[in-house]
Amino acid sequence: MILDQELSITFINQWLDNAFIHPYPLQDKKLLEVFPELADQRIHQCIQQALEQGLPSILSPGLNQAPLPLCHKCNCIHDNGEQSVFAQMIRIQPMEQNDQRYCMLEIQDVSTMMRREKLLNEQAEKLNRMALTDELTGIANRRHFNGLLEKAVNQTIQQNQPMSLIFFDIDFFKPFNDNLGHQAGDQCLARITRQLSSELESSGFHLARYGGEEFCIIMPDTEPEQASRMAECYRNHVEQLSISHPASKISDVVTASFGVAGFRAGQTDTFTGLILKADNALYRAKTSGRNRVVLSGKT
Ligand SMILES: Nc1nc2c(ncn2[C@@H]2O[C@H](COP(=O)(O)OP(=O)(O)OP(=O)(O)O)[C@@H](O)[C@H]2O)c(=O)[nH]1
Repeated sequence: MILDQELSITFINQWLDNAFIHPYPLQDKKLLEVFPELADQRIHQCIQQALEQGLPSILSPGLNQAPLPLCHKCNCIHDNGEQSVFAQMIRIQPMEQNDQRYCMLEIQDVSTMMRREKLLNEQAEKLNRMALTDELTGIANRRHFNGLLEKAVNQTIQQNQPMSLIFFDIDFFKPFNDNLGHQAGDQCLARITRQLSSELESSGFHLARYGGEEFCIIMPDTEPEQASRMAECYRNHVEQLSISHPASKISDVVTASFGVAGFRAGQTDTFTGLILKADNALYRAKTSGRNRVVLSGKT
C-alpha cells in the first residue's frame, strides 16, 4: 500500500484491499477518514516519520500484534459476531517520486508464524515443567529440589536470615510394598505428599521428592527449632491419615521419621553440608525407634 503526504491511499494491492475490514475498495481514500481509530497510534506516528523525515521503520508483532484492521475473510467471524484481526509485521518505507515523498507499507501476515511460536513456547514450558516434576506425586523432583535449595541458601546468605531443611522417610516401606503390593505403595506416597503439599501451599516452603520414599521440605526464613515443631505436626498428620500398615513393627498405620537441620548466613558449610546434617538427623530418627522428629545438633 502506498500513501501520499495527505495519507491518501494512492495504491493498494488486491490481497490487502480484500483483507481490510471495510465494505468498499480503499483506492484513493484517506486512511484516517476510513479508519479514524488509527490516529496517533504508533503506526500513524511511523507513517508521519517516513513522510516528514524520510525515516523507515518496522512494526513487529511483539509489541502490537495487529496495528491494522485486517482479517482472513473466510474464518474471521466468531460466534459472538466479533471479527478477529490477524497478526502483522509492517515495514514502513519512505519513497520519492517527482520531488514528492510517499510512504510504502509492506504488510506481512504472520499469524501462522505467531501460532507456531505460541505452540512451541507452550511445548517448551510443558517440557520444562515435566523435567522438574516427580511423575508419581506431582511435587518437585530431585533436580528441582537442587535448584530450590541453592536459591534458598543464597537468599539466606544475602538477607542474613535463618533457614531449615527437613528430610523425612516412610517407615518400613519395603515391608509395606511386600505386603500390600507396589501399587498400594505408590498410592500411599501420593496420598502423603498430597496431604503435605496442601498444608504447605501458601507457606513459602517447598516439598520435594529426594528419591524413593525419601522427601524433603525446604523452609526459607525459618529457625530450626520452629522447623522441628512443624515437622512434629507433619509427622502427626501422616499418622492421622491412618493408612493401614499391617507389616509395620511399630504401628498399625503408616508412619514417617523426620530429620531437621538449620543453616545460617556466615556458616561455613555449603548446601551439601546442610543436606548431610538433615540426612544424619533422619538416620538418628530411624535408629532411635522411627515415627519421630530429630533436630540436628540436639541430643
Ligand atoms: N511403591 C513404591 N515403592 C518405592 C518407590 N520408591 C522406592 N520404593 C520402595 O521403598 C522401599 C524402601 O525400603 P528401605 O530403604 O529398605 O526402607 P524401609 O523398608 O522403609 O525401612 P526404614 O526406612 O528403615 O523404615 C524399597 O522397597 C523401594 O522399592 C515408589 O515410587 N513406589
